[in-house]
Amino acid sequence: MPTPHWLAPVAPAPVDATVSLPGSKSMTNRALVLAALADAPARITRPLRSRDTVLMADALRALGTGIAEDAAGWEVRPGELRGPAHADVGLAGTVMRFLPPVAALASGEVSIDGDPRARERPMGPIITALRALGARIDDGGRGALPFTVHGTGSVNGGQVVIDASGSSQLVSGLLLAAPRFEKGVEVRHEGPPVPSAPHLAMTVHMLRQAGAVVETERNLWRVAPGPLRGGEWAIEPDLSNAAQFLGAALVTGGRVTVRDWPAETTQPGDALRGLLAAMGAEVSHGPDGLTVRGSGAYSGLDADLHEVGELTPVLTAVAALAGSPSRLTGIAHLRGHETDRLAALVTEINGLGGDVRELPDGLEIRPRPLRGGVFRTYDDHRMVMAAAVLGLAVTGIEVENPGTVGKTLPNFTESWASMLAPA
Ligand SMILES: O=C(O)C1=C[C@@H](OP(=O)(O)O)[C@@H](O)[C@H](O)C1
Ligand SMILES: C=C(OP(=O)(O)O)C(=O)O
Repeated sequence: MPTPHWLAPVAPAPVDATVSLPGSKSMTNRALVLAALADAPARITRPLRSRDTVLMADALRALGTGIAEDAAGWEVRPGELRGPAHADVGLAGTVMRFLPPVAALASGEVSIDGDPRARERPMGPIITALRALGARIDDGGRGALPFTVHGTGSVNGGQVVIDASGSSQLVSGLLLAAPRFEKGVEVRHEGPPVPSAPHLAMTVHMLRQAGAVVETERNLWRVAPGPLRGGEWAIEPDLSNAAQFLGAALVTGGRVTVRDWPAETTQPGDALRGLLAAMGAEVSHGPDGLTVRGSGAYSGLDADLHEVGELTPVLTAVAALAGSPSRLTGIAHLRGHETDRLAALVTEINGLGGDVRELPDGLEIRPRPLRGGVFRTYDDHRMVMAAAVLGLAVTGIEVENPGTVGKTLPNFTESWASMLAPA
């Protein structure tokens, strides 16, 4: 259900805040899948509890996994995977790409569907790959959601070629379940470059943490068959969701610290340090976390965001308020995200008087004075975050359906307000 419009607050003064962020969506949903496929129980501490991760937990429960919640996290008890079951993927890329390979391991039918827009997101390559690996899938010839996986309790596995230029998740999904395939898997990508390299590194890293044997070469990933262990998964804060908070320091000429920033991570949000520094931020990492300071003036950004595409909406908003133009490239695949993000950003920012132009693979942003108005969000959490950044400097931005931010960041409007409250 759409929520009432939210008037994005103008920053009354330069921000001066320290924020704690909920856990990473990408790590939480990988941990849930690996825990469900393990041969012993696992504990997931500081998981993200949001629409995307609750959908993943519910889908795994429907297949027979025990997942109990307490204040500290989730206790996962692997069970025999079985249908008949129905899984709702919502609009979660991680659920729609990571779940079908797990469903293929179940015995019985598993029907899978999601939001209307989920039916338009790229799924064909993973359906074709799963069939080549031995799964039976009835998609009515659409190559998209909805479809039914007719599981026999095992998947043969082996070698497969896939074009994953539309989404790195098409590869990650195959790899995460592969230790449980009879022959494991060897996935070779052929086509234009795969986006989101850090997310692929995260998949490989977490598989290895769970005890899987994984080898990688350029555009090739090999996972050996073998058991996955349970144990403990400690989820890092979601660094992509740090973008709007750190961006606020730049936009308002203030200071924001994000607590518990890991010293080493596979999360793409870590790239914010270099990207915001390139725009003129002072960035430091210490015991308190990652601190970004702005001076009040900053420049635009010329960057290839192919590896960190999910940072684009917020960086575009920051860029729209910068002192010079920006050019963000390498992100044609964002047309297949929660919405066509390139079109949505152009339409909504230009609707406020901005000058954003679509490139074949990105955006060109020329800062202009903006005015208030309704900012549509297209069921895209990151459009809400982008609008919040614009609202720091522009009076009267009314954000349509702000509740959609709950895809990855419930309570966002509250944490945004407390960031802006005087210390
Ligand atoms: O594997 C993951 O957790 C993700 C991979 C990326 O997907 P794409 O490669 O489709 O951009 C990213 O944008 C998404 O938010 C999360
Ligand atoms: C692209 C994103 O999500 P999804 O996991 O649904 O692909 C995102 O969070 O920016």
